[in-house]
Amino acid sequence: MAANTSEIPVHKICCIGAGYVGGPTCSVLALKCPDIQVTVVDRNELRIKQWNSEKLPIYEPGLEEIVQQCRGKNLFFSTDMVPALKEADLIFVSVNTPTKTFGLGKGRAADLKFVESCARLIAEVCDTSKIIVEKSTVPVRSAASIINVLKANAKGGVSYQVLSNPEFLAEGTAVNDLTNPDRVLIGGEPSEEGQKAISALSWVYQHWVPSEKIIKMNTWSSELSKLAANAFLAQRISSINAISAVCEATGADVSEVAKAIGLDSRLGPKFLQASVGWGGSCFQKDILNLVYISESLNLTAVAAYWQQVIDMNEYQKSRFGERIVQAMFNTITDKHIAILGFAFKKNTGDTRESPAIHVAKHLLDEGAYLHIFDPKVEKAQILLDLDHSDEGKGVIIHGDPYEAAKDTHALVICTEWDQFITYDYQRIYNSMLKPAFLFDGRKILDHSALVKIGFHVDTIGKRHGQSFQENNWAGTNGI
Ligand SMILES: NC(=O)c1ccc[n+]([C@@H]2O[C@H](COP(=O)([O-])OP(=O)(O)OC[C@H]3O[C@@H](n4cnc5c(N)ncnc54)[C@H](O)[C@@H]3O)[C@@H](O)[C@H]2O)c1
Ligand SMILES: O=c1ccn([C@@H]2O[C@H](COP(=O)(O)OP(=O)(O)O[C@H]3O[C@H](CO)[C@@H](O)[C@H](O)[C@H]3O)[C@@H](O)[C@H]2O)c(=O)[nH]1
Repeated sequence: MAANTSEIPVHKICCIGAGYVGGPTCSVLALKCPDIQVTVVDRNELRIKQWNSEKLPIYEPGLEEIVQQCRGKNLFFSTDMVPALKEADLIFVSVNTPTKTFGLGKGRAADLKFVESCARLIAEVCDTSKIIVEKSTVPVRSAASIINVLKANAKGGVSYQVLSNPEFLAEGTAVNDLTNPDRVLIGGEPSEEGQKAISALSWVYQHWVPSEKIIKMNTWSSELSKLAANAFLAQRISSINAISAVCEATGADVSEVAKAIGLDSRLGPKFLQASVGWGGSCFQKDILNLVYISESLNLTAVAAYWQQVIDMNEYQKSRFGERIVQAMFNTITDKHIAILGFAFKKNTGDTRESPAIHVAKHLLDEGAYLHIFDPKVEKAQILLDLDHSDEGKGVIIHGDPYEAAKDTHALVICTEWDQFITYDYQRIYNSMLKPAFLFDGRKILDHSALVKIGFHVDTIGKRHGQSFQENNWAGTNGI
């Protein structure tokens, strides 16, 4: 590890926001920097209580072990924000930045009210100069607003530097992403003070991240890079999902097409898995934010371009729901359907913007009874997401996949959990009503084996059980 040449000693770090980013980020920080005391604060008492308990508020592989190792030594979770802020040399702001639900920019712009309230609190309570690290995903030039609020309210003799340090972890792989990041971005002011602040934060990361992966740049580039990275990632999935619709209409197989595309070294194989649609708390919110910024800058063609990535995702989710109904003789009223997987991706209990919610609501609207199983999502969360105050009104949550599938007409895979691949599908088939349908929204199962068992299989980007003649669309394109 390099020496801290910034002239700004970093002994204590405080992070505001003990969520999916603040919790794992600070846990890894504490693990890798035993010489630094890390305190994560949040105004949500329940969340802090959970971070201090045996059952953490979020499920993330490998996280529990790290928390157990560091908690009480150099990692602390607290609701007592003021002393932690006062004592800190560096303050991470890792609060949520959701899409605005009302007012100017409603439905698109990022709501910075939580970030602003953090800035106001910091300025109100801190008696010594601080470096503020913008970890939350924010619109370009947000650091300017934060520094404005801080300067306008700062106590005498106290100065602030604001750095942009966006987080690129993905849920389900957060510990690995934090331990071995592709890159760490640090954006700051070109002034001498700004550069010292960048060096201080850089020194913290250098405890475990190779220097060449720590990229220093101007603040606005750093802020925009985060939005751009998410937009590019989501765009790839929307692109392969668009191709999946063409595959279904023509008889091509999207897995084969994705493989062919991914073998081009200029494109690479990642993020080409066609699916029921992408979800999660970030992609939609961040692209909407980019669309809003572009519109505000009168870049309407740019805004329309990125909006299409979201529109394609909506189309994909709806298309999947409609295919289920069509395949089951155009009606699912009073039919029982098992949904396997409710989280937005595997290895997390997070359901924010999960495509499973969209699919489940579609099936409920069509009059089906749902039997839902997810290995990590809590029952109360599923009911909340489906606007169901209670179980029983068309929705039953099961703790066992075989129980969920029993006596149902169809099985729908909405999340790519590894364990779904290893289930005994003969047993599941035997317990279902016939004809037994299986809709694989994640393309994770062995479809030939399922067809052999007797299932009517339907999946994304591929037709099943049709001859070459039927798949041949020569008649329609005139060849
Ligand atoms: N979830 C991810 O995978 C991910 C990855 C990269 C970046 N991000 C970005 O990081 C930010 C945080 O995301 P998250 O998923 O951790 O959100 P989250 O909702 O899980 O956590 C945010 C926490 O901040 C707390 N909070 C809000 N305002 C506060 C205040 N004024 N004082 C004290 N606590 C306050 C909330 O109580 C909550 O516990 C967002 O901007 C998000 O876009 C998220
Ligand atoms: O080929 C793929 C890859 C992903 N997905 C889906 O896309 C969504 C998002 O997946 P992923 O990006 O792995 O998870 P997130 O936790 O949402 O992480 C994204 O959003 C974070 C928040 O900004 C960023 O930090 C990460 O870099 C970025 O990957 C999930 O529904 C996945 O199932 C697909 O359908 N096909």
